[in-house]
Amino acid sequence: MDIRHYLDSTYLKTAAQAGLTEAENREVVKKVVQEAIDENFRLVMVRPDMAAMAKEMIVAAGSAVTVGTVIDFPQGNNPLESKLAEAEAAISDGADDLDFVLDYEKFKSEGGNAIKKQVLECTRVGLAHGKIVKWIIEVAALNEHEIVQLSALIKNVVLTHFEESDYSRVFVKSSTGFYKTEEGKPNGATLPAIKLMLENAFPLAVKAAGGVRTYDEAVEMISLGVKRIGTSSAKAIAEGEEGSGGY
Ligand SMILES: O=C[C@H](O)COP(=O)(O)O
Repeated sequence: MDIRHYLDSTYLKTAAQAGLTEAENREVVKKVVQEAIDENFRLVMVRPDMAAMAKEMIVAAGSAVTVGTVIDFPQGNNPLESKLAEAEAAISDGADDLDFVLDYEKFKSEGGNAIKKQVLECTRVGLAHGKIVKWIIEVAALNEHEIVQLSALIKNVVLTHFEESDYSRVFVKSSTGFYKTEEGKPNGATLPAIKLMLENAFPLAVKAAGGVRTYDEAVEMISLGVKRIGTSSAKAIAEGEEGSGGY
């Protein structure tokens, strides 16, 4: 197994979050994209305003690396129309994967029926354009029951409305990596959460993202059935080292 084929190398910091100027942050993104090309990672994941540049670099290099971007990141609480508009823009910019943040707060306060439409409509747009669609459920904000419910809800929407050949193009993804938890609590993928997602989202795919730092952690998740690892430590993981979670 070549772990690089599972790695979505991720850089999602804004310039302000990175403590850089816009121009400096753009240079970091270029470095991350070039690294993904050199390492032949499965995908490079960047903010929407960097997706077109990433795609251009990859096409110019004749590389098979794909480009992903996040939609309604990191809170997922904008209206459906806004999610759809962001998705259309990302598609025009050449994104191959659309990682939508689900409105998990709405789900928590209003229940599953309140978010079914966004899952259906956004998934429909992505799949209609031949894209891969991922739903970030933000496991750190959910209890176990909610992780089970949301994984099953996304699965049921897909199984009810789309063809069997589409199932592998829809993922349930654990985390944005940006959720603020109490001191000491993990804000990303944990093994128990990933197991619940795998059990309840099948036959949809699962992406583990947020806090994955080592080769061993990544391999363990892949051996359980995870199809992608989203990480800002992709190079370290590929080299069998422990990453520090940043560039
Ligand atoms: O979607 C991916 C996450 O942002 C990656 O999280 P990380 O920075 O903790 O590796």
